[in-house]
Amino acid sequence: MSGKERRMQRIFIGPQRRCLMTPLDHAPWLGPLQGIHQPKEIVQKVLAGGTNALLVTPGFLKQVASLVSPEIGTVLRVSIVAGPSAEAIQETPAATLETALRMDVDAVAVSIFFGRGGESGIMRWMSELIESAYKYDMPVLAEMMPAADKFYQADAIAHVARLGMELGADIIKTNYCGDPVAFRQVVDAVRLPIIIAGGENKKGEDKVEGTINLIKEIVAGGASGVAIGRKVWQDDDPEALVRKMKEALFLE
Ligand SMILES: O=C[C@H](O)COP(=O)(O)O
Repeated sequence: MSGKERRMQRIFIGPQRRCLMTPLDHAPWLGPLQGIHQPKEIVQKVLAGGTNALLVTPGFLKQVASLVSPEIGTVLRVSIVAGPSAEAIQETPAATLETALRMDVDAVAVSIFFGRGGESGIMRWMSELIESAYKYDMPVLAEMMPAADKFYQADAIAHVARLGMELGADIIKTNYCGDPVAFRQVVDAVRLPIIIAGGENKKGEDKVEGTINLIKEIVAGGASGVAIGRKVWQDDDPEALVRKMKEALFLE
């Protein structure tokens, strides 16, 4: 089994090869909000709930490494959006592949936000990273986000996700279009494991029911997992919510 296969097996688990990922990488963008302000606390809670993979920055991982056992899939965000900077329309490289190897992570992640400008620069960084990662069997997760006015349109999601595949990524993280049948066009066009991004934690919605329904739908639509951050870490009981999400993701 290759190094890449071993790493992918930590991210996608069980006979269904699915992934319950908790992204805890929001602070560079949003600040140290309640829920992620204490890295160790939230990591303990989501791991206790049964999350099998974390998406974290290098500095965050340093803080929590002692809590993360070797079977947990660790995805390192190697570029970040700096919220306080008006120039930060795309991510800026923040860590090298050497750092990822030294930290013994299972994949590296880069995002591209289409429609904001600066796409060619970040695409160049992603391509260079894919080239280097290939030498070490390190999977690359490409977070491919459609332009804001097409954020949940199946054809726009299929286009950006396919672009990630064409660049050579191993895993795609993108949006769900809200309809499992329409989402099949994304899955059919990409043929890589697709992880669905969460989104804002809106006040007033029934988060537990909404999140569980989302998980059932994305499984029906052919996606391989979810990366739900704010809805989890802004919840009163992240551990319980993660436990319910895991049951739904691995139901069939
Ligand atoms: O990497 C960033 C996260 O995907 C954002 O997660 P969220 O939208 O569920 O908070």
